[in-house]
Amino acid sequence: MKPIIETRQAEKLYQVGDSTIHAVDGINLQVEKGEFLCISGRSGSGKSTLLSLLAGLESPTAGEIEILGQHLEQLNEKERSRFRRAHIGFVFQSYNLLPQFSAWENVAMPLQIRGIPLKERKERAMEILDLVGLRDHALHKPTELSGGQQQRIGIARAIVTGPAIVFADEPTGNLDSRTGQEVMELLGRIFRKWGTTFILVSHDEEMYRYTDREIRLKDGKIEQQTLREERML
Ligand SMILES: Nc1ncnc2c1ncn2[C@@H]1O[C@H](COP(=O)(O)OP(=O)(O)OP(=O)(O)O)[C@@H](O)[C@H]1O
Repeated sequence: MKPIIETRQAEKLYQVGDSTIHAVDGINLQVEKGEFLCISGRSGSGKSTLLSLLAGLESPTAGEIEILGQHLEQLNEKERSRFRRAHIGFVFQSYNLLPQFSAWENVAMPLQIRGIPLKERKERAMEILDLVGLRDHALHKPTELSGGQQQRIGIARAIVTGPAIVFADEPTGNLDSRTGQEVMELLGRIFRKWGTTFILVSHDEEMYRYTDREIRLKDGKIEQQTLREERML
């Protein structure tokens, strides 16, 4: 089967004054549908930049990025944004919930943007809240929820439209280790069932065991790849 994501010599350069920074430097990567991939590496190694390229948030300086058969490097910003809305979900380290809205309203936000009527989006939001174990907290505002609960709302919002791929930059970075593990287990349960592809950036080695493959970056290049089977040896 064709990979859901394929990059060929993907590159992102930044010009700062007289110097050129190779944030992502010739990455060739294939990700299968349903795979859980972790991008690791030291600070400044290019993890967030690679995630932004794969998610179509930024376009590459050179090379190809093909997702679901679509060449992202050929799209302009508006087309990339439409592509993201249709196929991609995001989970953020700091949750990025809107404080003035309740849990269910936050979850339903992507549906509202798509113009789905109130009754339908409330029903769908409640179903997803149920899935993440927070139906009882539907009317709570983000400040009335714990960090772990806020992240579960963030996850619910990311998946309410049923995206093919979910990206997460340090999704457990603000959580204690036990809550972080619970969040990863929840993501695992839902995504394995739905066949969702999941790509996360994490510094935390504890999180790698929830993934199928880790790619470690150094200076914008893939330094090492470790498969789940190899890690368990
Ligand atoms: N907008 C930008 N302009 C200039 N340089 C940038 C920009 N974004 C990133 N960089 C540089 O590109 C390199 C990779 O940055 P990136 O944020 O991808 O690293 P990272 O591995 O995610 O780091 P961290 O773990 O600290 O978040 C760094 O040297 C960084 O300074």
